[in-house]
Amino acid sequence: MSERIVVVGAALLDAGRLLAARRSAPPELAGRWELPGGKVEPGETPEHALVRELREELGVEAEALTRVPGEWPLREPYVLQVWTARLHPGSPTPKPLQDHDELRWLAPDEIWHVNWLDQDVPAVREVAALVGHGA
Ligand SMILES: Nc1nc2c([nH]c(=O)n2[C@H]2C[C@H](O)[C@@H](COP(=O)(O)OP(=O)(O)OP(=O)(O)O)O2)c(=O)[nH]1
Repeated sequence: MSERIVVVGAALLDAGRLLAARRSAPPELAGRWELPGGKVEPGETPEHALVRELREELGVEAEALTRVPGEWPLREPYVLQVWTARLHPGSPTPKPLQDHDELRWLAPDEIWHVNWLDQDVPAVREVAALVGHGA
């Protein structure tokens, strides 16, 4: 059996809004919305991977806050784990530098206005419950 590899997703929150990112690749995922993040590298903590991925993908300085309970299967061997996160004061605003072509800050009543990746829906539901976004 192959080892599972953790993909860390950031529930990046700012003023009660959640950041959603639209993937630009690969073709089977393009156009669908996800939590920004990526694969945890060998020897790296998920929290560190989250900070690194947000820097690379969005050009922001951020920190991981708390783990959202749960773990969601992606295409084998990947599993999705999610942390809430916040921007550091003075961080640049997020830009879709890599992997994404559009970003949206979703207010609580907008959380289901984007077409989340199917495999992200249970994770987003959990985030919504945790942070009081309307489910
Ligand atoms: N970041 C992220 N990836 C997700 C989510 N849902 C989901 O199925 N995925 C998939 C897409 C990719 O196949 C994989 C993560 O790959 P990635 O391309 O974001 O990660 P990465 O930056 O480390 O990738 P790489 O280009 O270095 O290989 O997990 C999600 O909410 N966030």
